[in-house]
Amino acid sequence: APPAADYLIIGGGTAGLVLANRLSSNPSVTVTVIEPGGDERRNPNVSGTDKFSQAFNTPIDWNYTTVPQPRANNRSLTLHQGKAWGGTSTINGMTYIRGDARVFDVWEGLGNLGWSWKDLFPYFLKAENYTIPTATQVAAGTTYRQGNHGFSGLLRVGYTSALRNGSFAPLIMGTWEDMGLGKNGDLNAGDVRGYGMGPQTLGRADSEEVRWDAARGYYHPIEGRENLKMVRGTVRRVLWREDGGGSGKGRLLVAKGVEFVNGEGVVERMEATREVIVSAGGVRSPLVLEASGIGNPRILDLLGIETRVNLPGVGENLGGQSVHIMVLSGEMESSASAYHTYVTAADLFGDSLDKVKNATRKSLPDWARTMADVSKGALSAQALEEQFRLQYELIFQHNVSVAEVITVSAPGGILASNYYVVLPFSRGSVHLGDLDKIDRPVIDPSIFSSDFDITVTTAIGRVVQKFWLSGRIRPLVTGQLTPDVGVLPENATDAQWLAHFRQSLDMAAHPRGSAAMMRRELGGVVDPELRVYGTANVRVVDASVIPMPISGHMSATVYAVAERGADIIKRTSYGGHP
Ligand SMILES: Cc1cc2nc3c(=O)[nH]c(=O)nc-3n(C[C@H](O)[C@H](O)[C@H](O)COP(=O)(O)OP(=O)(O)OC[C@H]3O[C@@H](n4cnc5c(N)ncnc54)[C@H](O)[C@@H]3O)c2cc1C
Repeated sequence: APPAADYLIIGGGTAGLVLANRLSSNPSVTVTVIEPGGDERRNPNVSGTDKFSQAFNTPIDWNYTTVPQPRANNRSLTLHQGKAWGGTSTINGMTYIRGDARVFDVWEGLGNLGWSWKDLFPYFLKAENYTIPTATQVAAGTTYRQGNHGFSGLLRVGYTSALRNGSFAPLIMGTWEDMGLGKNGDLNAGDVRGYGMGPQTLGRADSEEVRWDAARGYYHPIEGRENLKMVRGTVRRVLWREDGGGSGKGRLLVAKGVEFVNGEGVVERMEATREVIVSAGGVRSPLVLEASGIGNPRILDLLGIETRVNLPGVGENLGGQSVHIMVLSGEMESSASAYHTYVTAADLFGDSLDKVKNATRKSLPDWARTMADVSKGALSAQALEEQFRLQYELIFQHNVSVAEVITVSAPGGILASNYYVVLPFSRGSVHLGDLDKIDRPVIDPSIFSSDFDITVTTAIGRVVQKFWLSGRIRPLVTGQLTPDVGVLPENATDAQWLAHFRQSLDMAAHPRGSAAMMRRELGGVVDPELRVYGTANVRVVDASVIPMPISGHMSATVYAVAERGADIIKRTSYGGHP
């Protein structure tokens, strides 16, 4: 008989390793994780806290490309995702910012009772092990409020020891203040507006400062547990019990295990006596479901896959977020960490706010129709409009932040701002293109498929330009490097901005929503217990269940969702958790 475990976890990434740790804490429960990547704790591109982006295009990066994006001059965009014990947490930017409380509250409005900010907050704290900033770090702009942090979790959060109170600190902070964006006393308190230095997922191990990825936090300390196994392999599909037909009304499919390709390229099987948990990330989890017969029958038919559960939301709802950058030269020392500034629509549009608000409200049905068409009918215009209305209320009634600027002063006199819309309306998709090419997802983020995203990106781009070229910091700026001033002069028109974006934008590395936790009729894939609709014992726990864009960075939420997911699974496990 094939080897078996109580819980099979597909993907040893950020969420997968939280689950592996928590579910195997009881020695009488067996857990096996199947992960294509390996142990990267000695890879300097992973452990180094100043090595962000060095792991790109190396073997630990899946390095996906999207389909050509019509609103980005038909360019195919790159999407980095981690392939290692720890998944994308081994290659990410390490920023730890949760987002606005209101945005999480909307999860409940989408049909997820018990998933408001209030419910998730204890899990943010449970995951976190916060290091209080030193006096030097405080002088450089770090601040926090005690009640918002956890101090005994497995994920170290803090600031780099390279942080100094240099010339950059008063200038960057003062320029934001002059622009009406005050200091945010704690970016993790549920209201992100203003600027603050972003904490990072880093800590000390053997007196060295290291990246605190999911493997370091949740797996290395317990890798010796006899009831926990890590197997190298790539899961192709979930296998169903013969009697689990799922045809009769109310009958649920029961998973009995998975089929995977092992490290040597040989197809193997493994049995699950309780549950199969899909944690392959925002790009790959929907693919595993599709290969297992769960998804949109029109897509499955084309792939020659028999539909077991008709669930057209699988792979849809993918967040369509773009990122933009402005780089200048200047005479400043390095800031060794980043300032994050969040702005609301009221900040961006001032006197024109009502105009933008009305135009947005009127456009919601159009965008919903366009994106329903893009999904080829998988999502209904009505379902999308309901989501969009909630998002509209967040932006225009609750004044939640809509955009973020990340300001850094890098070694060698490089000044830069990354900026993007945090609550874009664009939604795309990710699907299996070929049953034999499970490593080649068809990714279409549909960047800029709503005008709102373009309007806000232009407005935040102008804020960035004003910050560097007209602010208090200006005397230290010696030149504009990217984009060239010819491409983007100081008084650039909307058309010039748009041309620049189309030519230069990248896809944000935050795929989410592709197996959304929502009511089924809205295009949801999992219920509030993270169980895939139509199944008895298959869950999805990772970034793909996050139903709405968040006004923060993803990993804090992925850790919290996984911590909560582990508790839910223990409570509601198929066959009972001992
Ligand atoms: C370049 C970059 C920068 C980022 N910066 C930040 C940041 O600064 N702050 C922040 O909060 N967030 C950041 N993020 C986002 C954040 O890191 C991710 O959202 C989060 O780590 C996702 O966790 P996950 O568990 O959903 O997926 P992952 O961590 O990606 O885990 C999925 C795992 O599944 C494995 N897998 C895939 N397919 C299969 C299969 N078929 N079978 C078995 N296993 C499979 C993968 O190899 C991977 O290990 C960044 C992301 C990127 C790419």
